[in-house]
Amino acid sequence: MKKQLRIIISGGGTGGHIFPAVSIANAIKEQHPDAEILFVGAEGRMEMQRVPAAGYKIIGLPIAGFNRKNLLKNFSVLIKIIRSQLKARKIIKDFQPHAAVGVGGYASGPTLKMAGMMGIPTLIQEQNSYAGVTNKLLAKKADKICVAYEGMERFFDKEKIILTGNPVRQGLLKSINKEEAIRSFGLDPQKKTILIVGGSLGARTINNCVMKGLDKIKHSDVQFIWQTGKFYIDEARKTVKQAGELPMLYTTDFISDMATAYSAADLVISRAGAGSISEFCLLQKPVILVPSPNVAEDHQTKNALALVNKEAALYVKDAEAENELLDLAIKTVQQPEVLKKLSNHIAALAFKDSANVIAQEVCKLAEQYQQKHEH
Ligand SMILES: CC(=O)N[C@H]1[C@@H](OP(=O)(O)OP(=O)(O)OC[C@H]2O[C@@H](n3ccc(=O)[nH]c3=O)[C@H](O)[C@@H]2O)O[C@H](CO)[C@@H](O)[C@@H]1O
Repeated sequence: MKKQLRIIISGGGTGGHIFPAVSIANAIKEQHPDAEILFVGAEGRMEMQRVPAAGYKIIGLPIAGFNRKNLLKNFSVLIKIIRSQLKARKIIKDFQPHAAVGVGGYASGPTLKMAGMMGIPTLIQEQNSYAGVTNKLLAKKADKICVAYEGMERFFDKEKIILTGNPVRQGLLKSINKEEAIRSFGLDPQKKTILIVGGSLGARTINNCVMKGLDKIKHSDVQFIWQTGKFYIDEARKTVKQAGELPMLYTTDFISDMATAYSAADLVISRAGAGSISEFCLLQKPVILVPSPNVAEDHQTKNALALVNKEAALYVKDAEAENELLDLAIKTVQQPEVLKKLSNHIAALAFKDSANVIAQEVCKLAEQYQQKHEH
């Protein structure tokens, strides 16, 4: 009889780390329904709500990132790291995992470091085309490193790398009637629809483009679903209200049902977060990417160029967005042959079974550990 597997999954901070983590957990559960999964996140961050909402238990660490602007504040960060490592060690002692998975973000640092030191096999998942600092540090001890882009051997040991792509949420791939999807946003199925998203937290530049372009939007004969992110919603609502009636613009802070939003959209405007890009590939969505310039090592530009170089996406620089973005989007959405070409090219870059492949690797590591230690 197979014995129950216990797996820790750690990381978070933004949707880009949390959603792949949940999707890996779901795939593990599908392969081993009695597996026990425990998440370890960062206190006060988005995962502390999203993970329980997806049906999993999570424990928070008192971790924070280094302050690159005020170095003096880093003393308290160091204390937090030490406290987090101690707490991670206690969690691992109590839960006795057979493997630990790190998806990037603050919490995965102390958790995977401790797991590695305690002899637990570890797997890390790097979403971006440029490796994050935490993952680079954890890579030396990791047993497997699952990546989404070619060429990652410049950061990681080639022997450990598996090219799996980024896992996306399982529900995103369900088929949804386009007309019904458009109606669910109170919009007109006869019109072309552009979905505007700024990653899981929203994007200031993209929001400014919309707020400054409300007049253009009004006269465009195109309709828009606009996700502002929670920090910008009040300002956005106020600006829209001042502009008067705009029935062609649906505004929200966050879209929970992205499957419906994608199926409503003829074209997407988006930041170039790795998770979002994986979804566009799988759903074959024509997209204009506006990479965030505010992320480590400018990794979103690298994510975006990996597509743009294959003519699989259009690209507008953050600094040029206010002048160019809306005009380009309104023009492109009315050019079916351009949309078709973008859709065909981006589809070729999709990884279809990412969560399952990663789950298999995790379970393999866990079973090997179990065999060695529990006989
Ligand atoms: C500012 C920042 O640090 N961004 C990083 C973060 O992006 P971010 O957290 O924005 O993540 P991604 O773009 O990778 O993914 C966003 C996810 O949020 C979902 N979504 C988005 C909007 C919405 O209203 N509803 C919703 O469900 C998308 O469908 C997608 O699954 O992690 C990514 C993966 O490591 C990195 O590539 C990004 O550079």
